[in-house]
Amino acid sequence: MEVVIAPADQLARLAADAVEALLRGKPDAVLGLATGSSPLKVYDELVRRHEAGLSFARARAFMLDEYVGLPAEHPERYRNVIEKEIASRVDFEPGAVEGPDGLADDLVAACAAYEAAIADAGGVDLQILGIGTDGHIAFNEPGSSLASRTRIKTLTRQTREDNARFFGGSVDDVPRHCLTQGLATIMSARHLVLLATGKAKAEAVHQLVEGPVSAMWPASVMQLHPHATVLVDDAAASRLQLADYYRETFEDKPDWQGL
Ligand SMILES: N[C@@H]1[C@@H](O)[C@H](O)[C@@H](COP(=O)(O)O)O[C@@H]1O
Repeated sequence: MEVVIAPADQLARLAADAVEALLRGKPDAVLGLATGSSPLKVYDELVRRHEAGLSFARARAFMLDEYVGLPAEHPERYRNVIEKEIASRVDFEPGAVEGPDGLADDLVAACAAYEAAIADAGGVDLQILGIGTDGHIAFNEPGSSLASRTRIKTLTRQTREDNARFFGGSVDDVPRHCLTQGLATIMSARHLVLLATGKAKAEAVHQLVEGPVSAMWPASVMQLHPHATVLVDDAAASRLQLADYYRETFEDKPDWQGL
């Protein structure tokens, strides 16, 4: 696992560098897109690079998760969020960005179909991730099986409170259920790039990087991934025991190495 501690704008550029390098070498790459505020600067940077010539026309993308039951036109439906934040701003082909169907009559079948679609696409090459204050990735709340696949989950009170800001501050308006890629689904991606900023994420980042691998801190499963990159600002890094070592390592990193 590589930990990079840097200001948020630099983190976004580093993540965008990894996406750009992937697309330049493999134009039909499969990206994994995350919602939440953490990746927004990365998406803005990718849009700038698209305007400078980077094409997504042959790429595909899979979203991490979706609320169950939000109406199709609801602005917080993750499908609509991803459309607004990135998909509509670059040149993905229609239908190239897919997400779990939180409006399906048969949610169990929708989850299985989503797993099959990711597998049929050859798997995700680069997965962008945020992290919840309780250590969740996608919507894999504490207690999630480390071997889980796409399924329905019940959101914790903490996550619904964290996300109430997107629903006019009303916890009651945040759906209780979601469909989410499982931890094993996420772990199948070939490169994981997680972004976290702000003090509220410091404990979750510490547990992710330095805690024991535990379903209580679901992101800690990333310690088992052969190619995981954790991009954090000073505040999110403030609980890291080996912060000085991560800083020195990044300062001494050879230019050719990439993330
Ligand atoms: N399902 C999403 C996660 O994918 C995201 O990582 C998390 C953190 O959000 P933020 O980046 O806004 O802090 O929020 C939601 O719960």
